Amino acid sequence: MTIYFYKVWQPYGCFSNFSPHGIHIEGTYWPTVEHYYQAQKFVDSADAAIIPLIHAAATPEEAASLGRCSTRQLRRDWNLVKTQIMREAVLKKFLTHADIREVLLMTGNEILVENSPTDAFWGCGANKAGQNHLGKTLMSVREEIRNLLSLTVIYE
Ligand SMILES: Nc1nc(O)c(N)c(N[C@@H]2O[C@H](COP(=O)(O)O)[C@@H](O)[C@H]2O)n1
Repeated sequence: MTIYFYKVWQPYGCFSNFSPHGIHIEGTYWPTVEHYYQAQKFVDSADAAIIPLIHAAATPEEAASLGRCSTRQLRRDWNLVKTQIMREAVLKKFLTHADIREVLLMTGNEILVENSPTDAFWGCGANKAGQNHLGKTLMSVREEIRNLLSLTVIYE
């Protein structure tokens, strides 16, 4: 059975990057994965001054809106690094929060799909045939956490 998720208040909403699960990365606390992801678009770019504003955004929706402003200049390597940046943040989220880690592990080997009607890169898009990179990231993180836990059991 494929598990679809999208909005935070829907089933499996904790898989959304907009869910209220903060992360510490390199000494900075980010209120959601979405805040962190949107801010990384501008690291070392001419528009890096937007980073503190994204960090301070009251909601992930506001952070996304700031990060999606088409007149700002993204870092040059964004398309090369964005999936790795997302994976690091999503892994940190599920290592940090035991309750949602359990929800992720309980999905077993089910396919996870971000059911976004507007995003055919991170989600499946309106026609359900999109690339689903967020779902793939979650499945890869699930596998990594499973491996980490099995090592812990072996060495305890
Ligand atoms: N919950 C939720 N609401 C939305 O409105 C969304 N668009 C998403 N998808 C997430 O948006 C991020 C991609 O942003 P960019 O298009 O690269 O600016 C990414 O976190 C998707 O998972 N989710």
